[in-house]
Amino acid sequence: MESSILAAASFPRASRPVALLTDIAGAPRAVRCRVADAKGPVMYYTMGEGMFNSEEVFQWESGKSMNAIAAAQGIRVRRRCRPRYPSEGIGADRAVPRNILEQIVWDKEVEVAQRKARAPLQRVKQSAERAPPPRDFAGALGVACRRNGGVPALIAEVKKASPTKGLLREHFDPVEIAHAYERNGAACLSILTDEKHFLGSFEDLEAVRNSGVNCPLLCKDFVIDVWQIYYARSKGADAVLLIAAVLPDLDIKYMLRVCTSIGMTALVEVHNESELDRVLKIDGVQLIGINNRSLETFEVDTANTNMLLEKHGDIIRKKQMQVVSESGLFTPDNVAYVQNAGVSAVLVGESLVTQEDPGRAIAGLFGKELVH
Ligand SMILES: O=P(O)(O)OC[C@@H](O)[C@@H](O)c1c[nH]c2ccccc12
Repeated sequence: MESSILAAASFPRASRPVALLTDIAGAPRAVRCRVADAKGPVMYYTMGEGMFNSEEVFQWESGKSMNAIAAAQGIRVRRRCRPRYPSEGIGADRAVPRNILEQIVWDKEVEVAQRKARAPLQRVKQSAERAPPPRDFAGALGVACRRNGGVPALIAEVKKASPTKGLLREHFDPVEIAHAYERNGAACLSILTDEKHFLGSFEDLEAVRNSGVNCPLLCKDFVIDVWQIYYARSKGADAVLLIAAVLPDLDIKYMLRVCTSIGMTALVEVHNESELDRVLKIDGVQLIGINNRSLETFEVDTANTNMLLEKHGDIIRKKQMQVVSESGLFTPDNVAYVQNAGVSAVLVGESLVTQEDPGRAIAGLFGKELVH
């Protein structure tokens, strides 16, 4: 424990250890620090081997359950595995997930717990430090959009399957697809790493990173724990997705800080107005993704991007955030429609990977070759 306290005492943001967290048997588990930061909310960091998420520290302090905190912010996805909080046990109403997103998150909790047991946080942090330096994901989007005279930059997704459509491509070679995307003008690439529901993998991410592509890479997964951010970095990712439908505000704030501290970009994804309202109140969000697909029902409507930007475009422009329109884009008309709404990037998977030549499909999607 001593080394954790020392580490906390010398934490650059002048954090101050305020409590020692112990397990049920009274053994020290970690030290909790208050971060003395002049601007922004009071934040707590927990230093120590089993580093908690910020929501958990708040929960520990306020006596409120994680799910109660999330529900108060309009988040419908409940968390399931909270063995430290007996009141959060799996009651009869929690035996069945309410929708696909909740199912994915419950599966993710089990997956992350297993991965963490195999590779503890400290070890993953060390390998993240040894990874090649991160590339500027948000910067690459801005450059590409300007170079193409305002046509949205492309984040091309390496996507093998989805829960609703099943397998999208028979012959799936992530490295080959990534190079084809890059050759045809993609500014950045998105690599799905969720195995169970999207048939992606961290091996795909690592293989693409090590294959010599220059585009910055987004690790496309369901992040519920900071461990995953360090893990993504250790596998060569330059950006991660933070989904507002899953993460309470305090987790988003905390995860943004973690991303900044290791030079990664966070793409913060919203689907509706209440999520966008929440995210616009959080400092430090540079990149907002508007998903045209509800992750709860999987219904797609590209008008979602326009509707949200019509209502909140002013504040987004004032804050100089970049917006990415995600999902369901198939034609040059679709792209022009979201371009007119004011996005500077699009995130596209299905309409590219399902075509015989995903690289050539890019010119088809935009109605012209992209300049790169
Ligand atoms: O294949 P599409 O419809 O072009 O969509 C890509 C991307 O937006 C979608 O895969 C996505 C958006 N947000 C997500 C969150 C998790 C998994 C996947 C996603």
